Amino acid sequence: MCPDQGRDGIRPGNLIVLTGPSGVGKGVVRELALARCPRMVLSVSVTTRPRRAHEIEGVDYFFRTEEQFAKLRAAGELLEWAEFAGAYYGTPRAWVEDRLAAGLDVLLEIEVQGAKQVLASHPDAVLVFLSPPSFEALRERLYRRGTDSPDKIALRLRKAEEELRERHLFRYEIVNDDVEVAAMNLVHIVHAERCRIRPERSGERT
Ligand SMILES: Nc1ncnc2c1ncn2[C@@H]1O[C@H](COP(=O)(O)OP(=O)(O)OP(=O)(O)O)[C@@H](O)[C@H]1O
Ligand SMILES: Nc1nc2c(ncn2[C@@H]2O[C@H](COP(=O)(O)O)[C@@H](O)[C@H]2O)c(=O)[nH]1
Repeated sequence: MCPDQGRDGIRPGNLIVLTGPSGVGKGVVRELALARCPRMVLSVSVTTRPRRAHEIEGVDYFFRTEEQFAKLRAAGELLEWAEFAGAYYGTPRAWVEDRLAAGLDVLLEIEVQGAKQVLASHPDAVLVFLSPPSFEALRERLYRRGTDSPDKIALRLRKAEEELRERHLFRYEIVNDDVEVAAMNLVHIVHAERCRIRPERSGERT
């Protein structure tokens, strides 16, 4: 059992970043992992992408106009942001920082450019790259999901080629062949990082 508190108060939570190409299964793996990590919460992103039929405002995303997004960016309210496949996506900074300070682990499910920004700005963050078993499997998953037009799928696959070349930048890599196994690997990482002694955070006792 890991301690939830240091002697002087609450130990801040870990910022966990799950990244990887579109369609690799980040959403599915993250749902299974969240159900097994009661001290981990999911950050809900802001996006300018049109809402899909099943998506709910404030649950899946905060859907905003480009103008509203630009204002959030300019005000420094986004912890990271990126343009991806024709839309903007970003992580609300204050919500994440409040949860971390309260001792919760916060999970960001984001694309690779944003993950690289977190790598630079939050050296303590735990970055996990989710890979497909093959490029063909990735293509098949995007088509089978049926949420994007063939043009958008082609764009996402072109982006995926670049993103897969950058997987070595991240601390962990999980191959999502079997979704249950991939989720358990993520859970193990979250638990191991929670128990890890973090001497680099000066003044904090674990
Ligand atoms: N291990 C797996 N084997 C087969 N299909 C999978 C596996 N993991 C996920 N899938 C399927 O692949 C599709 C894409 O998964 P998901 O939407 O979770 O991907 P994602 O990485 O979150 O995509 P995006 O980045 O575009 O949001 C879904 O239909 C999902 O059910
Ligand atoms: N850099 C960020 N990427 C994000 C964020 N929220 C989601 N995403 C990623 O965008 C793509 C496309 O998502 P989709 O919902 O349109 O399929 C995917 O890889 C998401 O993980 C964010 O806040 N910042």
